[in-house]
Amino acid sequence: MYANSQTATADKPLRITEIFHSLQGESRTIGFPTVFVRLTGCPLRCGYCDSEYAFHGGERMTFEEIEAAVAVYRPRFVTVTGGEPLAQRGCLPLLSRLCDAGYEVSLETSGALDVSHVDPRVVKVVDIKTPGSGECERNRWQNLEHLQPHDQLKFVLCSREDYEWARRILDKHRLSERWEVLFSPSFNDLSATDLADWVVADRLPVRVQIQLHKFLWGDQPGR
Ligand SMILES: C[S@@+](CC[C@H](N)C(=O)[O-])C[C@H]1O[C@@H](n2cnc3c(N)ncnc32)[C@H](O)[C@@H]1O
Ligand SMILES: Nc1nc2[nH]cc(C(=O)O)c2c(=O)[nH]1
Ligand code: SF4
Ligand SMILES: [Mg+2]
Repeated sequence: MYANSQTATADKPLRITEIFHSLQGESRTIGFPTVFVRLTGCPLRCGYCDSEYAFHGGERMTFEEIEAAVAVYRPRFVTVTGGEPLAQRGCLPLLSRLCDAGYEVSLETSGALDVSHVDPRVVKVVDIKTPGSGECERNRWQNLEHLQPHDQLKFVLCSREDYEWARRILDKHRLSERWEVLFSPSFNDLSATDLADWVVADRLPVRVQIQLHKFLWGDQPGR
């Protein structure tokens, strides 16, 4: 019994909450059909998190099972998200295997874990957690040294205070000169219109984005 459950864990190295096909609702490929692989579990607790259902549960899967579930949709784009995908050791080999299969792979990550070993073919979308998220202390600033030009930085903003904080961080690290920077309103916390007006008024070199999938389908799992 014990030996069997050990074997099952070794054979099925990833815990998966869901694999679904939708339109990319965020980041630079917004609007493109994309398959999402949502890994279970997260060591953070952002106050606004829209994916709390991925904190627990999920199903253990092999790499082959995940690849087969993705291949059903014959996608161009695959996004690995969570939960916090990098919290599972199997995430790094999964990312490389998806690249090997020919997909354009992106990774949504909190910025709290080391990104330096992520396959360089993967586009990393790295959050910078704001004070309003409640997880600002978790930002791993060394991650900036491991970003490539194709990567993106995202601020999910809860308030005017978060906006002003983000503006200071932009200046301090010259972020917009090095990467595409996304400013996204926290759904239900900050008006997208207010955020848009502030960015226009300040001529900030950032891309304002709203979560397209919530505009289309509301806030629900698997979309
Ligand atoms: C659910 S997280 C999973 C990946 C990773 N844990 C992270 O935080 O980036 C995916 C993206 O959704 C964003 N997000 C979560 N809840 C949100 C909300 N209420 N409004 C806007 N964006 C949100 C996160 O900040 C992150 O950029
Ligand atoms: N449609 C859609 N696009 C997304 N882009 C990033 C998502 C995420 O939860 O990481 C997400 C999501 O949950 N749904
Ligand atoms: S890091 Fe991502 S998944 Fe974890 S609580 Fe924050 S938004 Fe949710
Ligand atoms: Mg989401």
